[in-house]
Amino acid sequence: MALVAGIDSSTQSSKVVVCDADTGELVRSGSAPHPEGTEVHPDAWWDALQQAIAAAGGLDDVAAIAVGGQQHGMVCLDEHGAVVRPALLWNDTRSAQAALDLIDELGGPQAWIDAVGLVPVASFTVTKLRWLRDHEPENAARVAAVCLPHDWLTWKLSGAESLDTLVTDRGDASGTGYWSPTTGEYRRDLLELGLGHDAVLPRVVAPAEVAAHTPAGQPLGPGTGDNAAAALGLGAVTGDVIISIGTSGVACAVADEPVGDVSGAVAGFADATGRFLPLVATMNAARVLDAAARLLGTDHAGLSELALSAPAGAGGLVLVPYLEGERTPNKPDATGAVHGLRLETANPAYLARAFVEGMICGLADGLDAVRALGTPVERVVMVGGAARSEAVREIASAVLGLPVSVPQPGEYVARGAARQAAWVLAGTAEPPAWPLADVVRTEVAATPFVRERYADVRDLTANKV
Ligand SMILES: Nc1ncnc2c1ncn2[C@@H]1O[C@H](COP(=O)(O)OP(=O)(O)O)[C@@H](O)[C@H]1O
Ligand SMILES: O=C(CO)[C@@H](O)[C@H](O)COP(=O)(O)O
Repeated sequence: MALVAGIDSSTQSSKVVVCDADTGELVRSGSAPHPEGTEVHPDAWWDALQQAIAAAGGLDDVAAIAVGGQQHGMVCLDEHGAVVRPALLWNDTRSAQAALDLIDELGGPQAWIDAVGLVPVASFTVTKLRWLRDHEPENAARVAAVCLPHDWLTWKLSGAESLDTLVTDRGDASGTGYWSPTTGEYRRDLLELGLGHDAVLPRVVAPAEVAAHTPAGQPLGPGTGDNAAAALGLGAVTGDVIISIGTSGVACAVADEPVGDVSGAVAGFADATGRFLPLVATMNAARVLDAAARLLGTDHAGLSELALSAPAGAGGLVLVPYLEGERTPNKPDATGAVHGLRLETANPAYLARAFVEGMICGLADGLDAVRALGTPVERVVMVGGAARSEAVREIASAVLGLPVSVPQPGEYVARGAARQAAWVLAGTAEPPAWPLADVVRTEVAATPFVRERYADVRDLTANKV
């Protein structure tokens, strides 16, 4: 039995799965946490990855490896391959003004859609490069190469010989803001508009190409961004919408044609198979529930129980969940708010319900935006840490007004990376069929009034001081 390994270097942790290359069956796994914060030195990811690999029993016996990772993070390297400064992550909002400047300089949102299929917001790499140019010009001048978290880890696994050996894939390249999913080419003019000068960019390799080898000779897949990896790990097909509730809240779908949304809500990403991945991401998802549990002095199981003990709509109590600012809608400086507090609603159960409903309402708006572009929605598949919560599954079905399918708890980004590694190994036209075991379907009565109430108050928020 050949084994393959998949890695997910996500916002909060590194995860490694080792799977049977033919069937996808999970053989062993490991994980290790990342530091807190929206600015992280890539060495911390490398250290966590080593711990996760050790916890997974090592990778000496695997035949191929691929890396999935959080999208957009700005990893800048100097001419010797050293990291110039800690990476700014996708959820770092300091480049919000840079995003506005870039939109203006290229001639508005439509010009960006035409160029790279997205409208800049603070999450995208190109805006972080502009922030660097504007705020740390000495660091910007030292940048000889720019890559993303998964590109850097793949490069490190390959022995990190020279900047010319950096590789990436369509999926992650499409989240930079200087690569076009339509033409499959970099827009070096946009890289320069951000950074102020040209730099080495990773070679974009084909979906199942051998991208490099480890020093021990194991083939490395191209890897991809975490959401494209999840789509691959779930075997998503047309009609499936993936909802991921990790640090980010994501609604995305595989599509045969590139997508452009001039409103900026939906990013027209590419996927890891040669297709496309229209995607909406919010910044307030699992951590909103972490905060609710902390606030109520309970754990996730307790929060779920409390939320399900309150009626749908929580008696009019609504959480607007912008605890970390927000990306969709684009409100980087917004804060959260609780509306509708009355004597009857001022209790832990109603507050727990309002937190879960508010977080899901933000994602429901995202799902609407994906659907509005003509993406069919036949099945919602939910993954990410918070999919482990019964309240999240039930309330998502109620608020979205759709059945929600949840595969057995697992690391679906890492599984997607492992499936890519198996694909690279097989050298076939399509990835190996890896059937999903035990998908649980949750369907409860729709509660459209919850979204109506949320829509009434979602703009009533203060900006941070
Ligand atoms: N049972 C649960 N209910 C709600 N949230 C949970 C549960 N288990 C884990 N989480 C949360 O899920 C998050 C981690 O999910 P994950 O998808 O790994 O995030 P990321 O990919 O952003 O690193 C954490 O914020 C964690 O507290
Ligand atoms: O920015 C995006 C997608 O555009 C996020 O989805 C990141 O890719 C981080 O994902 P998680 O670590 O929260 O799963």
